[in-house]
Amino acid sequence: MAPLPPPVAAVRLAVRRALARLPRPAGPVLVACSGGADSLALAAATAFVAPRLGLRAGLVTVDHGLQAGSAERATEVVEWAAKLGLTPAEVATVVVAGRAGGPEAAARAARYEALLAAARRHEAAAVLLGHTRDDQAETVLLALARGGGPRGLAGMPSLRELDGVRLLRPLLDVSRDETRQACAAIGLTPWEDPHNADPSYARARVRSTGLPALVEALGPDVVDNLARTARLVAADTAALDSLARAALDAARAPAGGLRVEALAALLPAVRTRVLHAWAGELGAPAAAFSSRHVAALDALITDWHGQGAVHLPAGILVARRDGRLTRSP
Ligand SMILES: Nc1ncnc2c1ncn2[C@@H]1O[C@H](COP(=O)(O)OP(=O)(O)OP(=O)(O)O)[C@@H](O)[C@H]1O
Repeated sequence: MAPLPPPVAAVRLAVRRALARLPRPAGPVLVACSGGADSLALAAATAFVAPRLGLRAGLVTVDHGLQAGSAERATEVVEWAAKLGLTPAEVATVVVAGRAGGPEAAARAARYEALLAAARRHEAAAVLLGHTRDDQAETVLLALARGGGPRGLAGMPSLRELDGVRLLRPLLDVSRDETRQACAAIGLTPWEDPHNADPSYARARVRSTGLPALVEALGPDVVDNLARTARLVAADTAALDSLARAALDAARAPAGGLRVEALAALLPAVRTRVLHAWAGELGAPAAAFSSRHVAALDALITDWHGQGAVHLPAGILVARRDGRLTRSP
């Protein structure tokens, strides 16, 4: 028997590690496959590994309907998947037009909606996404450049729950080169998403020029090191988040709101997280809640001079009264 090409082995091992963590008994795992090299290699590896772990595996490809030939591409992907034994193997067609945000964000929102719906319909144990180590490095670099703070620097988690659906990213330790080589080794021709090379997208510019420039200046370890930074920061962030959850509960006042005395005793890194979480409970949308809002709330605690209520997004007002932060009517 011919030896297994190392990139194929690397992708299979990564998938095996991720699937082995799933609690049992488990429903099918669904690979989210665009037809690109990363998710194609992921689907092929999952079709091999899942049955050996006693799991069923299927595939969903989303047709955004944004490019000529997208429906044909989607059909090709599911036909290939069905031959590989992936069940279900289905196309989810979505309508991107008319959604909020830019075209990239709208397509992404539509895609995730469709993937979550498919996961619920099939009672899937997890949806598998094909993000690689290179995607992680790009994410960290973008977050760094945009001042994203620790949450941004933590990058994409390998496991996360979104609206009750488990999302797994088994390939975060596998390079994009390896997924391409794995596809080539098993005779697959990946689809090249034209958006990935479109310089009007910041991520495409990071991919085509930003990261290669850093690699040229600092050496090839940059990609690995950026991805490792994400892992380290994610661990610290998770620890701080857990301290903040406990601190939020401990600061709750019986009459409602949060006790200023308890908040003032917290470390600033924990306090800002408590304020973030509490503002979320009050209904402030996370995307609109900025560091300016946190600073204003923090000033009610640490720089109190009788100032007025703080305005948060969604028309929420928070004031300090009788030693408590409370929502004003
Ligand atoms: N059309 C699609 N159908 C199914 N899955 C897809 C599709 N496009 C992307 N995905 C999934 O998402 C992964 C990441 O793709 P890509 O990097 O293009 O998207 P992204 O917008 O960066 O994703 P995210 O928003 O999750 O960061 C792919 O490896 C694949 O698992």
